[in-house]
Amino acid sequence: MNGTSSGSATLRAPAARRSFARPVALVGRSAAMNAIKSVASTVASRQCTVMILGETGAGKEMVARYIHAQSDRCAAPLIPVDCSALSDTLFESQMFGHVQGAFTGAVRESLGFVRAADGGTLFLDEVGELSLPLQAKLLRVIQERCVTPVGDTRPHQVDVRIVAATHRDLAAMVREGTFRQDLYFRLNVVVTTLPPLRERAEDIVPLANHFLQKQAELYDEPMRQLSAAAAGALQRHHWPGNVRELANAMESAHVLAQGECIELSDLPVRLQSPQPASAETPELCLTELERRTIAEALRRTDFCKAKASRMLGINIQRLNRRIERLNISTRG
Ligand SMILES: Nc1ncnc2c1ncn2[C@@H]1O[C@H](COP(=O)(O)OP(=O)(O)OP(=O)(O)O)[C@@H](O)[C@H]1O
Repeated sequence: MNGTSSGSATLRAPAARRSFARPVALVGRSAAMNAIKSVASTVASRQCTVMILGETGAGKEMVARYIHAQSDRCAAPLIPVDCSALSDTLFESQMFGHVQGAFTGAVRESLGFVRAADGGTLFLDEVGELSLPLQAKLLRVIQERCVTPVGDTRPHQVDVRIVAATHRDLAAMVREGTFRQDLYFRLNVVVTTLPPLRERAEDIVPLANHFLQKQAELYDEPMRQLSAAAAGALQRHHWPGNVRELANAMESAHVLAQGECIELSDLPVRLQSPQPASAETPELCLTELERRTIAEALRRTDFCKAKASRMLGINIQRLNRRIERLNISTRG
């Protein structure tokens, strides 16, 4: 995910308010995408919390940005918060900010995510990754809409819309006791589900063209068209990595294509032959794809994590967590 206001997991709030009103091109014409666009217009003038459910890479942050851009709040920022990067010890300062000198290293005042989003949208990504103690603290913010920066005595009232996202089954987590029920109900006000890309086939070619157009603009080159064979292969693929996998495939196809068209042979090899009906569950496929993609990015960058994280379009903390979770070797 690419946070435009501040970078998705950066822990620094923007110093000054700018105008963030920018159109967001949410590509897709499936029934699911139309339903999401209709939710965005329904909630545009309201403060209500929106929960976005969907697999990794399906476009949850993109939808959050679209909802924000359509809303009355679009002149204020959308502040993305990667909940999996929030730390138990620094939560207050990360979320509520601090005054200068509040603790060693607090050399200047920080707004924190919540106040940085005042008047706009606070996007809580990966909300299912929050530990139970942090869930309790977040619940208080949502209920009171009021924060007290570390080292300050005065509470600050804030006007934020909360949009949360997760790939997890929060209801199951509530049953297991790993997610607070009261927070679950607070977040689940308007719920919108983004189906995986393989379940909205009519979005695949428009999205592929959108990414090819972006590549063409980036390199100031003419846009390459998809050949019928290439378009057919895209339609048949299972897309375990969802829209992010498609974006990466179009980036490499644009670079590799020699002619005016993207041919079947320009696509990544795994897309070129029809896939056998998989006995694996999508979760297994997705994990394996993630492991291979990260291992390949590390290999191509001589195991430089900073370069690999840029190549993958994620921040280095997220890369580190995935390396640890997937037990990937970080040595050549
Ligand atoms: N409908 C869409 N139109 C245009 N671009 C899209 C769309 N959906 C997703 N994308 C692009 O695909 C990429 C992945 O999307 P995004 O980061 O929103 O997914 P995500 O579900 O939030 O991922 P994660 O679960 O890893 O946080 C981004 O580059 C995003 O811009």
